[in-house]
Amino acid sequence: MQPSPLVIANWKMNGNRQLVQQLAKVLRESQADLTEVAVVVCPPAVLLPAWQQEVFYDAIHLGAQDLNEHASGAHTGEHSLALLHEAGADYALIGHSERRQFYGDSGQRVQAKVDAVLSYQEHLFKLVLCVGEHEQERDAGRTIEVVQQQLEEALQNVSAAQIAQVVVAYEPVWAIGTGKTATPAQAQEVHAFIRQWLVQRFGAAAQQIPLLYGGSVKADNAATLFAEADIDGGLIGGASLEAQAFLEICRAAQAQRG
Ligand SMILES: O=C[C@H](O)COP(=O)(O)O
Repeated sequence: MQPSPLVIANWKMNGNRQLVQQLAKVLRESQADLTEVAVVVCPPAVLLPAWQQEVFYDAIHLGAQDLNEHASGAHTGEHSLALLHEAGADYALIGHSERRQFYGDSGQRVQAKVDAVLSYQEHLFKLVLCVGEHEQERDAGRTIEVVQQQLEEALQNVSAAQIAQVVVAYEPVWAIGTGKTATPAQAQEVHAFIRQWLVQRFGAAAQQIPLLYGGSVKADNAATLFAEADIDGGLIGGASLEAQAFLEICRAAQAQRG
């Protein structure tokens, strides 16, 4: 059995209360078409409470774009899991390439955040581990090596029992926000590797881990990407800021399994 389709909106540092209402309205009106797909919205943390008021059915979840691995204390500007939980989140993105590249999230820090989620009130949060290569790494034929290293480092303390809380998002850095989508074949090749690595490391239960593709997914390319055997949905940036485009992407995920 394949994992259930999952589509995640990552608003990054965009959006406002008006967009919360717009997207919530579109999703609410279309819920009958989205019975098979789980939808997670990761707005800026300050908009989580606004989303919390709009969450209307079980298939919609809220997620944090990042978290601090400490439980509390002197960490100005940061958000603990407890704060994020109180604001309605039960998913957390970890290791997004923008955090790795611009905000100092080393492999070690990513690992600490993974461990924090998995040791926080058992099974409460799901984590979405983002991995992916830079363009020069792809050009040098190092894509699989880079992705493997990111997986090994981030998941080194994770047990087979905890793997059900994990989602992996493959996001080639060169495809993020550039309009240069990986071809379905390029994405599938890396997803197949990730699936095989997870199964080898965690056993058959890893077959059920959703593997998402992210990087310039749009309404017009989502269906061909999601048609690939190991692509179970998407992590959507720019197109998640347009309610209709995001809905079409959710519909494309649903259509693969509907
Ligand atoms: O988290 C989302 C990804 O970084 C993809 O962003 P994008 O859809 O704007 O390329």
